Amino acid sequence: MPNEQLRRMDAFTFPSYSIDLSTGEALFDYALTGPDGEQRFTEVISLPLPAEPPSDETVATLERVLELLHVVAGVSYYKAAAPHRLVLPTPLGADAVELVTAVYTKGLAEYAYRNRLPHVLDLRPEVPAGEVAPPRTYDNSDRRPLSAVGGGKDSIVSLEALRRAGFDPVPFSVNPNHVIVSVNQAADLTPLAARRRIDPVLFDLNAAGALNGHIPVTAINSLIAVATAVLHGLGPVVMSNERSASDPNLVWKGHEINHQWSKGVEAEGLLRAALAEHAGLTEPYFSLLRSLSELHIARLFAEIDRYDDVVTSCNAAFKLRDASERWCRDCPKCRFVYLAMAPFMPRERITHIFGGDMLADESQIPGYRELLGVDGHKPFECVGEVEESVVALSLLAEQAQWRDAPVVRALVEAVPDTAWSAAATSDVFTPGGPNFVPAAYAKALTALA
Ligand SMILES: CC(=O)N[C@H]1[C@@H](OP(=O)(O)OP(=O)(O)OC[C@H]2O[C@@H](n3ccc(=O)[nH]c3=O)[C@H](O)[C@@H]2O)O[C@H](CO)[C@@H](O)[C@@H]1O[C@H](C)C(=O)N[C@@H](C)C(=O)N[C@@H](CCC(=O)O)C(=O)O
Ligand SMILES: Nc1ncnc2c1ncn2[C@@H]1O[C@H](COP(=O)(O)OP(=O)(O)OP(=O)(O)O)[C@@H](O)[C@H]1O
Repeated sequence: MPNEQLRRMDAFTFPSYSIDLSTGEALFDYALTGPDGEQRFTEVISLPLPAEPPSDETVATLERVLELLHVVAGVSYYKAAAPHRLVLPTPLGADAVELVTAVYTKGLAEYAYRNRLPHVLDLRPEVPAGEVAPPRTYDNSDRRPLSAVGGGKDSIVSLEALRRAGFDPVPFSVNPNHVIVSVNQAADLTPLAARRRIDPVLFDLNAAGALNGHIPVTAINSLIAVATAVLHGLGPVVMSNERSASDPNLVWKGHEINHQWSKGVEAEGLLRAALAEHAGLTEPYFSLLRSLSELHIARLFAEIDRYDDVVTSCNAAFKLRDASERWCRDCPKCRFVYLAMAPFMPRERITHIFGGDMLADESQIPGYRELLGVDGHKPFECVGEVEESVVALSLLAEQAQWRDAPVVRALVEAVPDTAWSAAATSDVFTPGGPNFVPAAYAKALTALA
C-alpha cells in the first residue's frame, strides 16, 4: 500500500482474535481503515502447550488475558499510520480501558515525540457500549513463579534471587534467541518459551517509509507471560524492572516521554489492575527489582559469576534482523551497563564479559558525557539515571584499577561540581519507591544479598 494512502487512514480496529488450543497458536487480527480501503495485519503468538489439556476454567481465564493482549499488541500496527480513531473490539471495564489508553499514549510517547505526532499523546479509545461479564476469580499466588528472562543482568539477578529463596522459578521468554538460550542453560533450569511473529507486511510498509518508532514491548511480553502462566497453572509472573525505568527522558508538550514506560511502576500497576478486573487474577504480575536502582542491581549481579560467558544486555543482540552476537560495545546501553558493573568487579572479569575494555576506549567519551548529564538528555535507551552514572564514576575514581583508565580520567574532569555533590548524598543503594512485591516474595532479594 502506498505511503500516501497509509497517511490517510483514519481508524485502527481489531477485527478478531482466535486461539487453537491444540497448537497453542493465537491469531490477532488488526486493520487500519480509511477512505482508500484497509490494510490488514495478523500477528501470530504461539504459547507453549502444557502436558495436560487445560480445564474449561483455565481456558476461560486464558481467553480474558488474550483479549487484553489482542488490544495491547496492536500498538505495533497502529504506529504505521497513527490514525485519530482507536476503535476497541468489545466493551471493557474502567481499569482495562485505562491500561489500553496508557499503552497507546504513554507507551507510544517516544514515537509521538520523534515523529512529531502530538495527537497520539491525547488518543482516547472508542469503547463499545455494554456490560463485561465478571471473570472467575483465579488465585495462583502460591504456585511456582514464571520468571521472565531477557538475557541481561536484571533478569539473571531475579532468577537467582528466586531460586536461592526456594521459589523454584520457571524461566520464560518470548522468542528466545541464542543469548537467552545460553542464559537458561547456565541457570540449569527448564524454561518455557512463547513465539511471537510480527506480520511481515509491517516490515514491507516500514521499508516503504511508513511511520515507525519505539513501542512499549514490555507490556506485550508481560501479557504473553501471564497467558503462559495461566495456561500452565503457574503462579505470578516475576519481572525485573528497576526503579529508574519509571523516570522520563524528557517532557514534551506537557507530557512525559519515557523510552521505558512499560517497564515503569505506573504500567505495572495498570497491568495488574486490568488483569484483576478483566481476568480475575489476584496476583498476576510484579517486578521483584522495582525498588532497586540499576547500580544496585549491577552490584548484586557482580556477586553471581555463573552467567559471565553468556549475559548480554545490549539491545542490538535482540533485533529481529541483523542482530549482534553479544555486546556491541558502542551503544548507550553497553556504555551504561559497563560503567555500572565496573566498580564491583575486577577489570579482567568485566573485560571478559564484554569482550573488550570500554573505559580504555576514548571514542566512548562523547556517549559517556550524555549518560553523565554533561551533554544532551538521557538517551532513549534502557539506561539508569544521571545520578547513578555519576555515583559509578565516583566509585571508579577511587579505585587503583580504574582511576587511570583514559575514559575515567576524561570524565572525572568533565563532570561539574554540582553533580559530584549530588552523588555524594545519593540514595542509589537504598531501596525505595512504590512497588507491588507480595509479602511472600519480599525475602527473595535478601536471600541474594
Ligand atoms: C532490538 C531493538 O532495540 N529494536 C528496536 C529498534 O528496532 P529495529 O527496527 O532496529 O529492529 P527490530 O527490533 O528487528 O524490529 C524491526 C521492526 O519491527 C517492528 N517491531 C518490532 C518489535 C515489536 O514489538 N513491534 C514492532 O512493531 C518495528 O517497526 C521495527 O522497526 O527500533 C524500533 C523503533 O524505534 C524499536 O521499536 C525496537 O524496539 C523493539 C520493540 C524492542 O524489543 N526493544 C527493546 C530492546 C527495548 O527497547 N526495550 C526497552 C523497554 C521499553 C518498554 O517500555 O517496554 C528497554 O529495555 O528499555
Ligand atoms: N524476550 C523476552 N521475553 C520475556 N521477557 C523479556 C524478554 N526480554 C526482556 N524481558 C523482560 O522484560 C523486562 C525488561 O527487559 P530488560 O531488557 O531491561 O531486562 P534484562 O534483559 O533482564 O536486563 P538488562 O537491563 O541488563 O538488559 C525484564 O523483566 C526482562 O526479564
